[in-house]
Amino acid sequence: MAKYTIGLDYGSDSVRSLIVNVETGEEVASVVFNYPRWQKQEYCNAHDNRFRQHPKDYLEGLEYTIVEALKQAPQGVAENIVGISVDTTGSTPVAVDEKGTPLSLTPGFEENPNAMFVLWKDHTAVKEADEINKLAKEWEVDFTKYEGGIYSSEWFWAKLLHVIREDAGVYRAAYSWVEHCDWIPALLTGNTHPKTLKRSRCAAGHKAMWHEAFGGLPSEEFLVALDPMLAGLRDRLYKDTFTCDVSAGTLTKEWAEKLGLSTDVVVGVGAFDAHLGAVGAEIEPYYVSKVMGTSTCDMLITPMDEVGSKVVAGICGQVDGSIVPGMLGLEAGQSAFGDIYAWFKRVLEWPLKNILAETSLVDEATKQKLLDETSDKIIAKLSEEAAKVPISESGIVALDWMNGRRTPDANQALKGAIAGLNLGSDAPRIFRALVEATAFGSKAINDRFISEGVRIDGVIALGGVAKKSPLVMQIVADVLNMPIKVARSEQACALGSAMAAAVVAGVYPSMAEAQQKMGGGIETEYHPIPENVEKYKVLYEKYRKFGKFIEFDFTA
Ligand SMILES: Nc1ncnc2c1ncn2[C@@H]1O[C@H](COP(=O)(O)OP(=O)(O)O)[C@@H](O)[C@H]1O
Ligand SMILES: O=C(CO)[C@@H](O)[C@@H](O)COP(=O)(O)O
Repeated sequence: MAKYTIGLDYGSDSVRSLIVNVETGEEVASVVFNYPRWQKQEYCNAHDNRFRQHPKDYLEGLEYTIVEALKQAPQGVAENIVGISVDTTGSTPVAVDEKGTPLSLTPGFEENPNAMFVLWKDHTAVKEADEINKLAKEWEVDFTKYEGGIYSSEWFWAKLLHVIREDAGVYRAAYSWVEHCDWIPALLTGNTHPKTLKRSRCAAGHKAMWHEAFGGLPSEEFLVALDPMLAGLRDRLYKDTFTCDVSAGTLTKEWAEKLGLSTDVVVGVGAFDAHLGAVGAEIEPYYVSKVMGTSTCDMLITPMDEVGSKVVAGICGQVDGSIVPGMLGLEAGQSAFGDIYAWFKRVLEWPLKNILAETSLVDEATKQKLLDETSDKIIAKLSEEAAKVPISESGIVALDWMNGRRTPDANQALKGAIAGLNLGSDAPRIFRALVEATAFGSKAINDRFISEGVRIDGVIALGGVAKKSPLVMQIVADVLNMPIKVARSEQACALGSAMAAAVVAGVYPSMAEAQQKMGGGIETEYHPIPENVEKYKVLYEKYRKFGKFIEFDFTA
């Protein structure tokens, strides 16, 4: 019988397990689990940009999705699973005790958000990121230089420093800190001790200022100068990091029994969702793999010697082997993309949730149906109507910084804005301007790569928005003035993990071969429309001008 691997993909809202035939790439089963506590936004406060996730959400999802996917799969598949690899969002770190257990799973910390995973989009650490940037520029070595030269509040050190300053209990109890993508493989293989568990090169290099040239993490002196509270922590973290083609070990007896798998199953070192998504979408050198969902991650690979020691300013980093082992991985992205459409939808839903929800004109069941149906259709209907609005007709220009700006040049304190409104600015016109703003944010990233000397030959898109929205995709193609291929797989991140698992389990010698055998190819391609390209060149200049005003001249 054929061999199979499992790709376990932890997204922002849900986790999915995908079982893939390693010879044909056939996806034989997949199950999704929405995080229950997160769905209720427990431990979060959007107003303060605080987004925390409970490890129980991850654990319940791990067991449920694998067990259910194995039930769905044809008979005999479970016995022939040879590997599991894991991708997660990031930087999503958690404080752990000496055994590597997240503090929120230990007595006294169960309900403490500071003892939970600090989700990538949590921006509570803006002040700490500023301090890191200031010190880095004064220090003899700029430890931020391989992370675009600007450290972000979305990343490891800023987050942990913020939490330990805020919470003395967590500070005292935290032996070390672990990324979500490192904790799951550690747990499955039983190697959870913070000093021995295998750490992902991808997470360490892009988010924790780890680089071979620095001998690992930033120096103890730098960290202590940042805050004496960090003294000693470096020694309780790690020196070595590993790419996703390396084994983290095999399943423990306990997990093998829980999941219904053998203890021979090899577990791969983890990586971030976007990075393995790029692998699943069959990333190739000089093609931007654009993961378009809640946020965007724009991933590029180049041969190691091509960019060499040159540093690319203003991106989320350049790391040896962070996407495809053996190649230089470059990452950029937008902190909100589909999340901006989701925000506008929530604004429009307000009267539904606050007026219609209280009406006695219809019975409860009908009311709920009306609410659900309207809510489900808002973005699709807006898209339909927005597609009819001619480019530039509305005069509205928007900025895509509703969740800050990840790149180019991280500044998470920035906010979104909409200009050019008049009394005729209706919902579809505003929506179209928001879509254009997200496309302009993408262009700013492409332009930065190009101006920094990184070649771009094309774009491969994946993620929910790439699949669901021809309107967004056409506008992005027009604004970038580049064709965009959309990857066929519905679950590119999980597929990328399944490919990595096939390499880790020894089925293929390299990621390139796993991609070739297991890849799903391209589903569709969007081509720029020359007439639109010209109009968008003019609008993009307005976006840039408006951006400069909001960034430098406007104070709320
Ligand atoms: N028809 C649509 N057009 C454009 N965007 C959409 C549409 N439907 C959903 N979205 C957006 O897709 C995003 C979710 O993308 P997805 O890739 O599924 O999730 P994630 O980023 O969490 O992995 C949401 O932010 C939502 O606003
Ligand atoms: O920032 C990264 C990876 O570096 C992502 O994990 C983060 O943007 C989350 O991605 P999603 O939008 O949830 O797919």
